Amino acid sequence: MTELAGADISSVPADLLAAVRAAERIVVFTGAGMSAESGLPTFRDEETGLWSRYDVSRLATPEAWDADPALVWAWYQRRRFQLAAVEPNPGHRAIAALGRHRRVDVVTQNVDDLHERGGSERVVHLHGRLAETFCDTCRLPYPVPAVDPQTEHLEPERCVCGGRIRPGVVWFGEHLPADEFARAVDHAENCDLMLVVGTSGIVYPAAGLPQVAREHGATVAEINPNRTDLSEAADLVWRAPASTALPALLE
Ligand SMILES: CC(C)NC(=O)[C@H](Cc1c[nH]c2ccccc12)NC(=O)[C@H](CCCC/N=C(/NCCC(=O)O)S[C@H]1O[C@H](COP(=O)(O)OP(=O)(O)OC[C@H]2O[C@@H](n3cnc4c(N)ncnc43)[C@H](O)[C@@H]2O)[C@@H](O)[C@H]1O)NC(=O)OCc1ccccc1
Repeated sequence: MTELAGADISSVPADLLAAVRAAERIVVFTGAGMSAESGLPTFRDEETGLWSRYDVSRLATPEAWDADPALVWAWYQRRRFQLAAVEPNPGHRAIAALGRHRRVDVVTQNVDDLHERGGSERVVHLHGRLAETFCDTCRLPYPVPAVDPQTEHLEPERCVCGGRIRPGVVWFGEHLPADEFARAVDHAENCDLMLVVGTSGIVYPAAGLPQVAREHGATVAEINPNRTDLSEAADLVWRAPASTALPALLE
């Protein structure tokens, strides 16, 4: 792992720029840090992180849904409203621009739609989308209700089959959507360069994708102001925030 010294914003690490320029097929693997500068909280940030304010086991697991669906539903509605109030940042837009001159596939753990709103057309959502809901019994898809939950609890609506309408996200202990995960593995196995942006690399099986790319000969470059569990396995590391680092790669 080469920590690119003096990698201040103004100077794009030459190795990384060379890798981007040489790549014909790039995968951009992202986590919550990608959307942090758009104003969405990350998960593990001590102060602002979602998991430092909410108990994940009471909100993002099938058990939590069975125990208190109104608490879980209200939480996801609040996150939807928060998402509607923010915009893609220059990092999201730079990824879309990168994809104009070669093949770029975005593989994201994020349930927000900021990559698409930033102009990216090829996006794999490993952990689902806030913009989707479906019946927890017959899996019939439903439009997302525009109810702004003023309270801690909001009863989810019912499906014609009697089931409850649940958020279209992957909860802890749930399998990832097989087709999305298979596409992500295929992209990782066939790319020249994987940019790992804004993820702590703790949640599996997603966090195993950079290793898949490396084992198939790709260069793995981490863009993250902080050290992560993936830093050691990265060929190049740029300690920089996404919304300034990614546009600099377009030079
Ligand atoms: C916690 C972890 C140890 N647990 C898991 O990984 C579990 C269990 C597990 C499976 N395999 C394992 C192997 C080992 C250990 C555990 C497991 N995995 C699962 O349950 C998965 C499902 C996981 C998906 C869960 N759903 C999410 N999200 C949707 C919901 C929702 O959003 O509410 S995960 C959610 O958390 C994760 C958060 O991580 P990050 O995105 O990386 O965010 P984080 O805050 O941690 O880090 C932010 C980073 O950004 C950086 N940053 C900050 N600002 C910036 C900036 N400006 N620019 C750049 N970077 C920045 C920071 O420095 C930091 O590094 C994301 O994946 C996100 O999607 N399913 C499953 O394996 O199914 C099969 C199965 C089935 C039954 C039984 C066993 C196995």
